[in-house]
Amino acid sequence: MENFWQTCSAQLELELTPQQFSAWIKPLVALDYEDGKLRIAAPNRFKLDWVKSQFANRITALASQYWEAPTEVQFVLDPRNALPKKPVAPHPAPNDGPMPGTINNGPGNGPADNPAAPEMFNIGNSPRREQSRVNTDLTFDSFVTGKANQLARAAAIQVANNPGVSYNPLFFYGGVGLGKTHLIHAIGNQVMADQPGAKIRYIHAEQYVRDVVTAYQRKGFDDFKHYYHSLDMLLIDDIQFFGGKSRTQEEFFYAFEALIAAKKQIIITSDTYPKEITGMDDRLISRFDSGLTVAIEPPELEMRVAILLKKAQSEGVTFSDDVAFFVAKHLRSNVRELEGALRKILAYSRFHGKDITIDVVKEALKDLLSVQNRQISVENIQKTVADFFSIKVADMYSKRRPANIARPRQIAMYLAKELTQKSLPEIGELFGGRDHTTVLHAVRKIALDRTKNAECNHELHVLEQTLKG
Ligand SMILES: Nc1ncnc2c1ncn2[C@@H]1O[C@H](COP(=O)(O)OP(=O)(O)OP(=O)(O)O)[C@@H](O)[C@H]1O
Repeated sequence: MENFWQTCSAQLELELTPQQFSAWIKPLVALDYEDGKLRIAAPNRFKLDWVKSQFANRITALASQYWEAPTEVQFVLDPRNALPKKPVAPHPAPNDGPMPGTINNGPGNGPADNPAAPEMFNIGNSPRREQSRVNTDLTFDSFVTGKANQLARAAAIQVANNPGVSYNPLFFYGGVGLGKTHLIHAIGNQVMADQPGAKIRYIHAEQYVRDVVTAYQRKGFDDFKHYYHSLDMLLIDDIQFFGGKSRTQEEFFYAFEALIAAKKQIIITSDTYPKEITGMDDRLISRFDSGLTVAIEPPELEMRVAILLKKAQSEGVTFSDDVAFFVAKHLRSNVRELEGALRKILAYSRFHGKDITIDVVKEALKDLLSVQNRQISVENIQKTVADFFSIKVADMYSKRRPANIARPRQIAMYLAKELTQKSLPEIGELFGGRDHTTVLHAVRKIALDRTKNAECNHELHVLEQTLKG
């Protein structure tokens, strides 16, 4: 059974993106196999439902293949998590350790009966929004959904509908400009609309660090604690900024424990998943991972088109589909970049009084497109990587496999996929006639290493900069 699960996981790791693999497959546990029935446990209901709908067929096929007999796969809740994970009482489980600094945080501390935090409750809606720092433009309505973010959005809606109850904390991670901030504001907006009395606060992690420093200088920790511990919902953005800041982490730990124990919702964003945040206390990392952690991935082509069409429409401009496709095909990195391009196109067309056609777009985005299109060839990548690692260019095509050659070759394949438009089979061909699955394996391996290993990430960054000129 264990052998099967190892084989099955290894296969799925090859087939899925690193984020999908670590979010959905890694947390699963194969429980037992008997009479053609395999039972697999998922850590919570959300993951269970998702894995069942998305991966059940594939896992069933792999199991049937492994045991050479039709196999029925059953997904169950991990028995270790079947009981409520956190006691209903407002105190942490005994093994959670002491909670110094947590004050008066029983479940009855909702806005209506919390005399300790009155300043927010008898004030009008707009000062309340201002104090919450929630941006009213960033809503679910204005959030375009696609494959890259549908899970994140589903989790966000669930939490907005049941704050403090379903997944706590909810942790979003992903690269820059992919919509993490947008999504947590959307949750804040919805909860504020549903529960006008709720005390919600959005804060960027850098600001929280500054607040800790100010509280320290002014000896104002009591007020600081009181404020954060009395919130109904805390939205904290880019938590990777806490890395290496132990005093901030300590304060945040207290606030975190107090809020979770009182069933107040915490939503966190980060540029990477909890275990990968450098300089973060293990206690916090394990707590970040104790709710639901969801990735937001870069938008796929269809989603980039939809975003452009929607944003253009909200500017009162109609974009034809072929213009949207043209832009989306050329600008691939993130939503912020698309927004920038759209602004440029609109400004150009207004200034010159021209309709928005592909030629106008080409002109308006001349600089951006020339950077994107600067021809980076696979040959150039092979040469640059070979120079960087002091190996021969010929080793990029050779069948030799010592590690000092195999790894640079994998890096070159990864960069070829990232920086050129070539398909996996085309890249394989250019690397000495290798199969496309070899290229896929290399691309996934290096993408994963990059998230785990700072030195690897740095090397890749240097290579990318060199290649992009
Ligand atoms: N799915 C989406 N639909 C509509 N707009 C989006 C979407 N995703 C992102 N945006 C917009 O793109 C811009 C960048 O998004 P956002 O600031 O949320 O990214 P982020 O992931 O928090 O990035 P960073 O890590 O740099 O803070 C924002 O203006 C946001 O409204």
